[in-house]
Amino acid sequence: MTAIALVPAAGSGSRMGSAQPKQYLPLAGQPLIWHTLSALHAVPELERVVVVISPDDQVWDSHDWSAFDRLQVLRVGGDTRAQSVLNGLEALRAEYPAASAPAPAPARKLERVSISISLDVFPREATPQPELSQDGPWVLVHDAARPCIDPALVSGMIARLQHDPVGGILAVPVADTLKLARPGERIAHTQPRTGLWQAQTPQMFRLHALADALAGGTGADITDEASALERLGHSPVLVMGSPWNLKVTYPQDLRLATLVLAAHAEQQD
Ligand SMILES: Nc1ccn([C@@H]2O[C@H](COP(=O)(O)OP(=O)(O)OP(=O)(O)O)[C@@H](O)[C@H]2O)c(=O)n1
Ligand SMILES: C[C@](O)(CO)[C@H](O)COP(=O)(O)O
Repeated sequence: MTAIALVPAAGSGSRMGSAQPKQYLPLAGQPLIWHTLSALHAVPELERVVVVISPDDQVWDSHDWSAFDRLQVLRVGGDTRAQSVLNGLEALRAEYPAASAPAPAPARKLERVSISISLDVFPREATPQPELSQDGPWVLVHDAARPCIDPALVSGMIARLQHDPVGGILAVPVADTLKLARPGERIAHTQPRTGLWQAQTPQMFRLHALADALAGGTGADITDEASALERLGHSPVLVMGSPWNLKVTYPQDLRLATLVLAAHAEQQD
């Protein structure tokens, strides 16, 4: 079973408000992304760790990445996270050509309804979804901005999903009560939270299936890989993640990430 990690690292970190992109900010003595790459290199099932950086990235080459023996860097970052991921996938496709064209969507079966006139108006069952290509390696897309990922969680995810026809994501159930805000930062109402999960990364899908899904559009509605598969009607698996697998987004997240990395280090001692 071949699995490749794809690490989108071409963002500008605007919510962090730092002078340099947040993936290079110092964290526990290394650039933030160093910890992400280190964790992924501790996953034996990953054959390669491919980092997607901006074509204009001025920082990457100033660091020493020689400790990472499975690392490949692609300067194909795009204007959005989804576009950066798709650009990276397209580069990988050239190495892993699809064995077959994706199967066409099966014809919709319509149910005949007897009324004063008879029309084929309702599909008998949920529209069957187009087969997902099973070609190519599994790709685990993991945010550079999630440096505290536990390698054991990634190995467990691969074991859980490697025979799944769709793939899946790390996620955690929502634990807090959710409020919808109205203008003026006052509560409009409480959002029902039953069944709600917070998506994390890695998100694990077959190379061609994911590239085909993202090629369908990388607009603002596609904020993770799973949403592109959902758009096709698929239902990726939810694999339990960890609250420690935070995405470093705001300045205060750096302190929390420092504490989590220290806790991980204590566990290993
Ligand atoms: N055009 C982009 C935007 C984001 N990312 C990456 O996607 C991950 C998650 O995105 P986010 O946390 O939003 O990072 P930024 O886009 O840099 O942050 P912001 O939205 O605050 O600008 C990050 O590792 C980021 O580097 C990317 O590869 N290409
Ligand atoms: C992919 C992700 O980390 C899942 O929660 C999240 O959608 C990334 O969002 P961002 O705004 O691009 O950081």
